[in-house]
Amino acid sequence: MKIIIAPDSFKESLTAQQVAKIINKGFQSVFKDATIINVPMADGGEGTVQSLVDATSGKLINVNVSGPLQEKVEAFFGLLGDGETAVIEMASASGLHLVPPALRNPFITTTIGTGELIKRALELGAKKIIIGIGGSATNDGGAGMAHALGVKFRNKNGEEFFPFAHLLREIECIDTTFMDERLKNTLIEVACDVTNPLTGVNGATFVYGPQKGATENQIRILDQNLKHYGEKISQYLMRDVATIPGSGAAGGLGAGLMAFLDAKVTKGIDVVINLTKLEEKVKDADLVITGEGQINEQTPFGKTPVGVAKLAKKYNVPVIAIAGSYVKGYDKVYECGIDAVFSSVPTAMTLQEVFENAEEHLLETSINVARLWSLANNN
Ligand SMILES: Nc1ncnc2c1ncn2[C@@H]1O[C@H](COP(=O)(O)OP(=O)(O)OP(=O)(O)O)[C@@H](O)[C@H]1O
Ligand SMILES: O=C(O)[C@H](O)CO
Repeated sequence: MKIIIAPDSFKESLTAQQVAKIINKGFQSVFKDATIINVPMADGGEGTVQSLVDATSGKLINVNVSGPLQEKVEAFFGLLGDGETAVIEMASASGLHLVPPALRNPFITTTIGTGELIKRALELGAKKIIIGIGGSATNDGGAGMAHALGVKFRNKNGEEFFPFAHLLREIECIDTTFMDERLKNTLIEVACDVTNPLTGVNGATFVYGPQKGATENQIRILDQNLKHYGEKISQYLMRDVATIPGSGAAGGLGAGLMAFLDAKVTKGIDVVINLTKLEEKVKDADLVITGEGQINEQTPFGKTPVGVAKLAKKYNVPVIAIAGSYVKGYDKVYECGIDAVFSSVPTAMTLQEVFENAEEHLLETSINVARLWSLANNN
């Protein structure tokens, strides 16, 4: 019997690698002779770097960068086992969680730290950089990131200025002459968490500005500024990125990455499936176990369990999801290749108790699921 364990992390309680190890232990206790392979997964969201570092025996690199308000923050990225692929979560340098609610002001928050992470990855020899974007504190269209990589923004007097979001309308000319040369030989892939365009009612500012602290007046200005920025990008970089789905992700960082770094937008889960070579492993498996912290009605939209299940179904492999928990709407995953869903919370308890006992609960549930699977298969 060959069993593949390919879960996402349980946010706030267990990394994907921990989840996989615990489920493995549960199954191994019932299927003593089975080949059980762990493949920690992710979907481009929080935890992607950790999962891919674990899955490829890579390493985490800590870097001091400028945070959203240009304060010093310790961010990180992953250098994967191949030594050539770097994985970045923009939120580690420019995320909303780094700014206390009282200080949230997208006029002045910047993606410069994300650019500094990219620069560090280049210094370490990365030939391919995967960037998960979302959860940002910023609305600067990725101009701060571009600045960190050598792009110069000039006003109508030819003076260079720092591209704060509230100043983007001052851009007269974008000069890429001094951009980091190494980027020319580097493949950039972006995993966006949303498909919004850069501007307009469905754009970066109107939809995600309020959660970053933008007032109504700021929203109007920031949206106009991004519109101007998109036009200047078309003029100077010959790329129309403003309407591409995902250009409005992370306050327009999607647009900036496509424009300045020629980034290809991909689904996070597909990037991870590729890097972990999951398909090869799943092909001849008898069972796939996946999971995430909570299975809900968002799970069918690009989340790990459904990505894994769709792949397994190509080869008719049964798929069981062991989740931390599940809530209303979770049953939509039955139409997406998942055959059964189990929650690992055994009884009513507080969230604190859930987190404190996460390992034990998951192990018990895994043993029970394994016993059921054994019964069903006459083992
Ligand atoms: N051990 C656990 N047992 C039960 N529920 C858990 C456990 N760990 C996390 N959760 C629940 O899962 C929620 C997080 O869900 P999940 O890990 O799927 O992240 P998410 O926000 O959907 O991630 P993303 O959007 O990045 O894919 C937590 O808020 C918590 O309610
Ligand atoms: O960062 C943001 O703006 C949201 O997560 C959407 O990408």
